[in-house]
Amino acid sequence: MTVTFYKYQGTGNDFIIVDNRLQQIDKNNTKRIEELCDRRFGIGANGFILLENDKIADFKMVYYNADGKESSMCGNGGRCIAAFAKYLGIISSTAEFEAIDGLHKARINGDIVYLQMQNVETIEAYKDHTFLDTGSPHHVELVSQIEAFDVKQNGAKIRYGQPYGRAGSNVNFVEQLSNDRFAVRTYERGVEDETLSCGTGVTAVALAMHKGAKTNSDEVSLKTQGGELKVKFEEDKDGYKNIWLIGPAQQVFKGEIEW
Ligand SMILES: N[C@H](CCC[C@H](N)C(=O)O)C(=O)O
Repeated sequence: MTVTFYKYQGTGNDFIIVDNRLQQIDKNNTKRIEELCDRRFGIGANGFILLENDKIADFKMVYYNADGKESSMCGNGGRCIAAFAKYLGIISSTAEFEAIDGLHKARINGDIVYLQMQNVETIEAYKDHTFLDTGSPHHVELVSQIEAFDVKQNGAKIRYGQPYGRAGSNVNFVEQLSNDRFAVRTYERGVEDETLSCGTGVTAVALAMHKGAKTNSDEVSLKTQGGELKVKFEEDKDGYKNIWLIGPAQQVFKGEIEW
C-alpha cells in the first residue's frame, strides 16, 4: 500500500510523520518503522510519528523511536506534529492533542511552535547529576568543554548502566553559558546515539538547573547542536507547572513509501 509521509525537523531532531486518521498503518510492524528511520537504507529520522483521530482532542500523537518501538513523550516531535496538523488544516493556530503522557496544548506562530509539557513534581537531585521525567526519563549532568565531550560513549555508559538498566534513560550533558542560558548535548534512548536536540531533554535541563539554583530565571535558553530552544515554567509548592517548550519546527519534504 502506498503511504504519503512528511519529513519534519525541530532544531535538528527529525521525524517521519504520517497522517494515520484512516488507520492504514500496521503499528505492530516495528521492523518497517526501524527500516524507514535508517539513515542509509531508509528515509532517515530520529523517530516516527502517527497523527490519529482522538475522541476528545484535536488529534492524537503516537511516537516511535528509531528502533521501531513505541516510546514515551517526544517534545520536539510534539512541536512538529502541531505544525503538521496546521499544514493539514486540522487546526488553525492553537491545538490540544493527546499523547502517551496526556493532553498537550500547542500554539503556532509562523515557524515557532509553543508546546505545553506536563507538570513535573518529582526531581531527584544527586551530588553529580539530576534525574527527572518530563514525559520521558532524563539524566542531567554538568560538564565542561561540552563541544569536545564524547557524548555517545559517555551517554551510552550511563544509559545502560545502573540505576537505569535495560529500560534506560536519556542522558543530557550541560554547560552553563550565562545565568539563563545553557549548552545541551543529548544521548537519546531508542536512537542510541546523540541527537541534535531533544525537547523533553532541554525541558529537563531547564528545570534541573532552576531546581539546583544554577539559574534564578523562569525562562531559560538552551543552545543545542540543532539550534536554540527556550523553556518557560512556573515553580510552586508542588514542583513545576505551566511549562512551555518553544522553538522552530519545519517541514523538510514529503514523499511516498510502500508500507
Ligand atoms: N526526542 C524526544 C525524546 C524522545 C524520548 C525517547 N528518546 C525515549 O525516551 O525513549 C524529545 O524531543 O523529547
